[in-house]
Amino acid sequence: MTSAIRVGILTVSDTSSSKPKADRSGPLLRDTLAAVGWNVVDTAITSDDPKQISKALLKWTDIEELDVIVTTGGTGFGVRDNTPEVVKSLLDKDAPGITHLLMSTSLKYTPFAALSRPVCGVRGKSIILTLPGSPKACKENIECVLDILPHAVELTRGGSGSGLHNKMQQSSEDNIKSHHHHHHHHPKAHTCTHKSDEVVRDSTTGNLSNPLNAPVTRRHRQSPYPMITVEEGNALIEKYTQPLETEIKEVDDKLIGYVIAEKVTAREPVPGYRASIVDGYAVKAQDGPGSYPVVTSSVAGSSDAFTLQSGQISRITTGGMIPDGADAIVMVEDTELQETSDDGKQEKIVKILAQVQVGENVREIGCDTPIGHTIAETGDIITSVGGEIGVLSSVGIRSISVYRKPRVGVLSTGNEVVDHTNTVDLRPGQIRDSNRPTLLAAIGAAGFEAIDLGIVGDHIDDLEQKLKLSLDSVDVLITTGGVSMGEMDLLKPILEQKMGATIHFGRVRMKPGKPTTFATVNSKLVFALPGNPVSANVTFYLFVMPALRKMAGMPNFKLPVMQVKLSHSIKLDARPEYHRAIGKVQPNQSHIIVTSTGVQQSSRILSMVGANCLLELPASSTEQTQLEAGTFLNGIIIGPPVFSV
Ligand SMILES: Nc1nc2c(c(=O)[nH]1)N[C@H]1C(S)=C(S)[C@@H](COP(=O)(O)OP(=O)(O)OC[C@H]3O[C@@H](n4cnc5c(N)ncnc54)[C@H](O)[C@@H]3O)O[C@H]1N2
Ligand code: MOO
Ligand SMILES: [Mg+2]
Repeated sequence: MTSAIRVGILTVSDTSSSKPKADRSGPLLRDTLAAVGWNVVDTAITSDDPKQISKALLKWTDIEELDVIVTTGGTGFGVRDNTPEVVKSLLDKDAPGITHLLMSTSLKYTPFAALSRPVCGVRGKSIILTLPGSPKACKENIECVLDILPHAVELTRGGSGSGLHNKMQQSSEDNIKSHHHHHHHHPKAHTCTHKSDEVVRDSTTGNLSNPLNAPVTRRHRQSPYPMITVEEGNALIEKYTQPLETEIKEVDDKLIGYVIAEKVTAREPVPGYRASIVDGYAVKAQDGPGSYPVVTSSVAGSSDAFTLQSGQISRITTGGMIPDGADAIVMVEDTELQETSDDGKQEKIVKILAQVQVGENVREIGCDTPIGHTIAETGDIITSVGGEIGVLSSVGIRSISVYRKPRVGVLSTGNEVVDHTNTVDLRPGQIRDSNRPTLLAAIGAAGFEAIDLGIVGDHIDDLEQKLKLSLDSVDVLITTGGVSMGEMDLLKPILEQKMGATIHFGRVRMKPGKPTTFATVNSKLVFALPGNPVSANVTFYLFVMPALRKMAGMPNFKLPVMQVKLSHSIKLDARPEYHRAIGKVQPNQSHIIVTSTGVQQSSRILSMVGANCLLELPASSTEQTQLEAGTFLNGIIIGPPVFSV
């Protein structure tokens, strides 16, 4: 227990509401609870009118979020006894055990206790108890729950419920400490903490998200999600992301972008026979210059075996098989024709003009790629430029084991979102879906399989159904929109409460992308990205891309970071910012020079146009509010550099 139990005491009585001095139970409860160190935040008296009772209770549960609310009165069999009914209608959870405890304790004193109808339970973060109206019964009842309530409060506050028993008495001291840690100016400081173990979770479900179907008046007014750093976020993603299984793929153009999952060695040597590098004459080098009979001709592709004797030469083309016995090739340019056949069509005697060395212009067997040579290792990527497909083809490897590439679904959410291909004019309040086409393109360009899941409105059932269906067909699900603080921001509660997802983080200290959410459902990854187009795009590169690369088997799955040089000064934001910039390679400049894409508002997609670099700007501080032109800083490379002359 980190802070004193905050309690409200409500006297429900037609009599007392018109004559407050008549209320003896309220003050008695207040004194009893204050005596054990509880913080009696408020007391009130209402009539037996259900509306009044409910209004008084809701203020304490939903607005002030008191830990415990004790009512006295209105629990009997009288026509005006409404307290149990009102309380019952407000509860999220029943606590029949506490009700039993109250009843069994009272029954020890008098069988008439049976005429009280107590109701106990939890609404939001508040535990509500209904005690009878009589001061004597109130005292007996409250004393019997004094020991157990602190545990209950710790649990409703999201704690583990352990190790608290004796802490209650020092609670006011702890209270000071805990208020020091948090935003002490805020009355509900305990809901916006930074360390995950301090966060208020629903005591039975462990959820942080707003309860679904609850009215807007009951949503969180501070995000319950701890604000983590980008590094912490990526560490969590990394932890839950593993390379996918391997599969056998044929060696062809579709292999590009796959990561090899085995050690590959050359099945065949290249070349597989002794081949000539030039067009000319195969000779024995030691024969030297002079006139020789042309005894055979070897054009590339012919495979006739022949053994050259000293004093003979053999005509040969580039790539032709060199006769046994020959050990060098003389280029045709270094020869003269001396004698033809009778019909003049064949070379008979050719004069060798040049002295060649043994081995000259000869490609020995396996001189390019020896048999058994390691041509690829696990983790090597089949690039479009690197020759991997060529070398595999050359040594006769027809198929190899690779990591499967992730299937990535992209779903837009939002009632206002309209497909960009829709030809109907937008109504006021509507916007075109730019997130989905952008992300599908980025996924495809990175070589992964992108699946268009369309648009879904902000409706609980539609979202649930669409998310469930989508997860069946993808490895990674990307949604955009609906993750911040609005009443239509349903992704987090649906993931937690309908999908059985674990939300690993729901808020990141960064601009753009603060409400970025990462969850897993079984082994599938869900990235619920913010709806703002720039936020969705930037967080895709920062969080999703490395995960996709890791799943695809890439050992270096993080995006490259380079030192870049600012061409102008930049103002720093309160949050660490990922500033979109265009990096250029200029002649006579040893560094990539970066220029901002302009206004960095999260809605301004123009700030992504041409961007190939995300500048890692630190948060502004009193010492540093801007970076000057010429400053070197880290840039995350998201696209190829621009070459300028
Ligand atoms: N009270 C607070 N409000 C907001 C906070 C906050 O902390 N407290 N965070 C802001 C930040 S930062 C961001 S980022 C956004 C994130 O919003 P959501 O993820 O909840 O997204 P939506 O509310 O659904 O939409 C936001 C914005 O983006 C437009 N949008 C949505 N989908 C698309 C799409 N597919 N293509 C183009 N544009 C889209 C949407 O119309 C909204 O304008 O929340 C801030 N609010
Ligand atoms: O973090 Mo939000 O992405 O600034 O707009
Ligand atoms: Mg929103």
